Amino acid sequence: MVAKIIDGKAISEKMRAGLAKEVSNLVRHMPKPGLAVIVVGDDPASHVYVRSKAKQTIEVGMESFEYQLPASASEHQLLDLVATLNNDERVDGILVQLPLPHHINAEKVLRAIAPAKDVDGFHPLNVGLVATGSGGMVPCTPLGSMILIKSVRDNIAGLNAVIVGRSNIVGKPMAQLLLQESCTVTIAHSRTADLPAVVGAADILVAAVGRPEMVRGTWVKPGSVVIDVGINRVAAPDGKSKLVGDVAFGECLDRAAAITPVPGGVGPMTISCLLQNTLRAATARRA
Ligand SMILES: Nc1nc2c(c(=O)[nH]1)N[C@@H](CN(C=O)c1ccc(C(=O)N[C@@H](CCC(=O)O)C(=O)O)cc1)CN2
Ligand SMILES: [Mg+2]
Repeated sequence: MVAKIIDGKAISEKMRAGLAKEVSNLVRHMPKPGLAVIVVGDDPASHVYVRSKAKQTIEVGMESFEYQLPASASEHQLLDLVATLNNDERVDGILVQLPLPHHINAEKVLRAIAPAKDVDGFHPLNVGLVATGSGGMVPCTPLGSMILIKSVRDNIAGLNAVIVGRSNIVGKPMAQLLLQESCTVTIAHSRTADLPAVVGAADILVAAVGRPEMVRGTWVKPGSVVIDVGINRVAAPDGKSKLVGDVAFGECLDRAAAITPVPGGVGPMTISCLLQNTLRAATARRA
């Protein structure tokens, strides 16, 4: 079997083309939807992601508001900015780029975002709504991962889904989405006993553990769908660096039915889903 490589870049581009059309229709009778992104500190990767978000926001015809705070910014300053944006009529979506510097309590900041503007879906109200299947903003990476799964499998009801990783941002919400699709869901993690055996039972595997190439090809069930959420920068043989996922991609090519690459898999979907959530927030808020 030669695995189908799921092209997240192409799927995310198609999504943005659709969003751009929807936005152009919408702005005939209401102001442009607006997304505010806050980044605190100098983490180079965070700045790359925030720049991509701003560029793509503008490309689909929405308004982008970018706020860069120094690493020395206080929690109080950040909370003040969030409060201002909560009350800014031009802003439909607010995103605080993670990770935040250690002196800031990220949970407190995420709870301060108005749930209706929480386009990351990290506020406890949205977490609860998603968990109970009652709507709510769905976090972007799990949402993008689900779209990629659906691009290769129409009906996943009854399949065994294994998520490796139990983060609030990916693992836990991913489990809720797969449950809603009637999968039998297991959340495994770094301390799971006999992880290879657990992974080996997965018809759908979502790797989101943040460890470069931890999931080996021999673990993967033949014919499965493998979604690799990991983005790890590692040393390359030429002395430079390269990005790898949490799955040993090459080892899976003759076992999986379909697999996402890194880069070019889940990563690009995250930003397209953010724009989709922003459009959703704008439509709901102004209805
Ligand atoms: N508030 C949030 N913070 C963070 C999130 C998030 O969803 N909300 N997710 C990640 C970072 N992230 C978006 O913020 C993100 C990560 C990766 C990509 C992406 O397109 N990756 C490319 C590779 C890019 C590279 O060369 O480094 C790919 O996988 O092809 C987009 C967005 C943490 N913080
Ligand atoms: Mg902290």
